[in-house]
Amino acid sequence: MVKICCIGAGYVGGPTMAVIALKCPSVEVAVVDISVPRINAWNSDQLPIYEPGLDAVVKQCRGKNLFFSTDVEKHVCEADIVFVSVNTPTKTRGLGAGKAADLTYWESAARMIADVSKSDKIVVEKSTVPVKTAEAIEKILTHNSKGIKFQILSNPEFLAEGTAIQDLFNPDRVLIGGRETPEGNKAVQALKDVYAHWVPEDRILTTNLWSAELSKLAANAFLAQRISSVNAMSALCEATGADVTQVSYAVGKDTRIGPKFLNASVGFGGSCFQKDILNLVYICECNGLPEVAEYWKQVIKINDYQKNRFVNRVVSSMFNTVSNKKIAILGFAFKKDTGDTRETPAIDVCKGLLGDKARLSIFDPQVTVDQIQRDLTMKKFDWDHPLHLQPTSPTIVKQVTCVWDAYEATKDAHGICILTEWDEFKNLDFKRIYDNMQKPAFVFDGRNIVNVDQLREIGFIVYSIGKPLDAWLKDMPAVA
Ligand SMILES: NC(=O)c1ccc[n+]([C@@H]2O[C@H](COP(=O)([O-])OP(=O)(O)OC[C@H]3O[C@@H](n4cnc5c(N)ncnc54)[C@H](O)[C@@H]3O)[C@@H](O)[C@H]2O)c1
Ligand SMILES: O=c1ccn([C@@H]2O[C@H](COP(=O)(O)OP(=O)(O)O[C@H]3O[C@H](CO)[C@@H](O)[C@H](O)[C@H]3O)[C@@H](O)[C@H]2O)c(=O)[nH]1
Repeated sequence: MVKICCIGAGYVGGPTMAVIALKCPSVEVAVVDISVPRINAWNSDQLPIYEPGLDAVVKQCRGKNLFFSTDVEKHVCEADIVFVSVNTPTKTRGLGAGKAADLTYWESAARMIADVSKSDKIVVEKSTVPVKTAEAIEKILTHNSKGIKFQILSNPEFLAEGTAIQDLFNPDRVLIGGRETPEGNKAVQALKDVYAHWVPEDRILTTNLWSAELSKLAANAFLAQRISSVNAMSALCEATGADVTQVSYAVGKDTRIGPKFLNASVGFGGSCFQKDILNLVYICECNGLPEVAEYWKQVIKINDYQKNRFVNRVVSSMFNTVSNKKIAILGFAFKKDTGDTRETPAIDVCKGLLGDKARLSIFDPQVTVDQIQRDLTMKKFDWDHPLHLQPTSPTIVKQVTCVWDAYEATKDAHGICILTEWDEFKNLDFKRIYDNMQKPAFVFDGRNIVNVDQLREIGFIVYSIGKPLDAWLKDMPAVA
């Protein structure tokens, strides 16, 4: 029986291994982590992450061929294939601070693998890493190997949160990069055999190591670039009376461009896009390509501009001050169908409004009060370290309350900011909400989910990203 061990029981390690276990009954899968609470949660009825469909998959395999454990060394020692899916945060200090990937956790995992191994192993990079990381990992493993042979593969993950199970069941592609040697090819084939249990052969792509590593960064950069492109257009739409939804529909009808990933928004969030682009920028700079670095940096600059622009719209519409005004924040997660708040645009928007002394009442169906308070007090990039190594929040932000109902959040509020596109927000009783708000009552839709005409008919002053402006907003300065 093939034994797989995955180091890192997070958003990637957990769902990916659960699906491998489900699709490959003949493979034994152990997911290990240094975080005891995380592993306890994986072994309980309350999984540590919210992901549609995940519960059912885990319940079907857990205790049969899927195990969650903190006994990292034992499971690594017994495995034939070791996936490494640990954090690769942005460095906060030293060389490359604010851009380069921090490979501390990866390196410590690699050293541990070398220390405990008693048989040959395939080591798979599942974390997103800088191109050429495999070379460094190879050096660590071979220098400490005591004669044991390791083959390194790059097998980046392309799942998106909220649709992780769907994406894993039916991936556009699985990418496997390996050394172009007989041993390398054999290792690639062994991993291919695992995925071939459910992924059609023509969707399993094999490349050299560096292409696989770089393809992951490139794919995320291209995706984020589409969002920044449409968000840049949204500013021009507001200035000209065009409607960004109509523009992106018309643009996306071109089969060379395609319709997906063209929704204007308050900005992209999530643990990957910003981190991976910063990493790409750093690699370009290190390779003497400042123009290429500058090109990709612009994707992040436009994203920051979009978040600032949104805050400025809110403040300038409300007589240029939100001081002591109650603003309801609907949605805090970085997208719908996840409780994940890493790099969510809601953090920057809330901080911007708090900077103007607003009082915030926040509701998100999947995010806890504790998480919101931590996010609003944590330093940039601190979120991407294992939980027990993150600083605990020194303070509570007093002007913030968190509630468990959209009607409660909006009661007596002056304005509403919709920051996550949860389906339930589309069906709210906006007449009831309007009746219970201060007047004039404002809605700022950062996700373009409300029916602008209906809301205006109720009496709201509505701002919706990239849509023709309400007469109220036309003369308000809102350039970031
Ligand atoms: N979240 C996503 O949607 C996604 C998608 C594709 C790729 N990725 C990449 O996958 C990697 C992991 O991301 P994630 O979202 O799963 O992160 P995560 O923080 O949810 O999980 C990482 C886990 O690794 C554990 N860990 C860290 N060092 C360890 C060690 N030495 N031994 C054992 N466990 C250790 C942590 O405790 C944590 O539970 C990152 O490189 C990320 O860029 C993430
Ligand atoms: O048209 C769009 C599409 C997305 N977003 C926003 O972009 C962010 C990222 O969304 P999405 O890509 O769906 O979620 P992630 O889980 O961050 O997934 C991305 O990052 C992962 C980690 O690397 C990759 O594996 C995935 O392929 C890649 O889509 C979210 O804030 C979305 O709201 C928009 O604003 N407009």
